Amino acid sequence: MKIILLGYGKMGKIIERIALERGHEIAAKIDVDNRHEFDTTKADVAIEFSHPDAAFDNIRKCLSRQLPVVCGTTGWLERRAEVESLCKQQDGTFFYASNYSLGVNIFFKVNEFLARIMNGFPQYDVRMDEVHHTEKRDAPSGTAITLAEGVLKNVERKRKWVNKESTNRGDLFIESFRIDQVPGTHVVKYESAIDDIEIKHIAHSREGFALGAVMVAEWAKDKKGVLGMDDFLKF
Ligand SMILES: NC(=O)C1=CN([C@@H]2O[C@H](COP(=O)(O)OP(=O)(O)OC[C@H]3O[C@@H](n4cnc5c(N)ncnc54)[C@H](OP(=O)(O)O)[C@@H]3O)[C@@H](O)[C@H]2O)C=CC1
Ligand SMILES: O=C(O)C1=N[C@H](C(=O)O)C[C@H](O)C1
Repeated sequence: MKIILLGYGKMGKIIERIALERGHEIAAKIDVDNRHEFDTTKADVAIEFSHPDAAFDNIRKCLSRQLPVVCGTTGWLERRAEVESLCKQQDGTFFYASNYSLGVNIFFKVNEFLARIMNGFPQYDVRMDEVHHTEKRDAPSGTAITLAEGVLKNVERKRKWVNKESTNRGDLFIESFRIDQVPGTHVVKYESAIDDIEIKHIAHSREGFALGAVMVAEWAKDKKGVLGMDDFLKF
């Protein structure tokens, strides 16, 4: 499979290594300096891990040229609906996940299961922490937003997520910490006067994100439509 890498930073470089190890070819590496040069005719799929301000344009270009695109960039989702309708109009392929690691996707399911139980126990308040490296551009993380959506869908006493402390009991507080070199840690905490229940995922490196993105690209390049991890993992 021939891959265009859109974004050649921390993730792009690990994706390149894993893709080569799995027998794929890198057709182009597009970064901020050569962003106007990418030739979509030479590839089977694009893997997009760039910048919140760049993702929409990159995806739009791929869709308009019938190149399937697997996107991991976070912090641009206010334009997600636009991308999804473009994908449908063009009969294209758009795959998005806030987190491509298998472990996090298992964690998403555990989070929803726990949230369904905790809906019945209002003595517990729920809050979340996410910790990432200091170069991260967006807060809260895309993964934290997906976790928050899993809580909000199931815990009726919570209405919306917020990224700063709030006294409104309907707010689900996501606290963001930025600490040098941390690949990504997420915690969902239920706290009562008597005890606390916490679930936590710690990424030890970026390997899981990158491997997941390459495996998804292998799968998605021959599919059509708006796709996500539930389509890929089927659990
Ligand atoms: N879904 C998931 O599983 C994961 C998602 N991510 C997300 O992926 C994104 C990238 O992360 P990461 O690799 O760590 O970030 P980096 O900052 O290390 O790399 C991003 C790269 O994209 C480049 N870039 C900027 N603008 C463009 C453009 N228009 N076209 C192509 N490339 C461009 C940047 O160049 P320059 O530095 O010159 O600006 C930089 O080299 C982030 O949004 C992050 O949150 C990260 C890990 C996992
Ligand atoms: O920027 C990162 O590094 C990461 N971003 C994703 C997110 O915002 O959730 C995934 C992972 O946590 C690493």
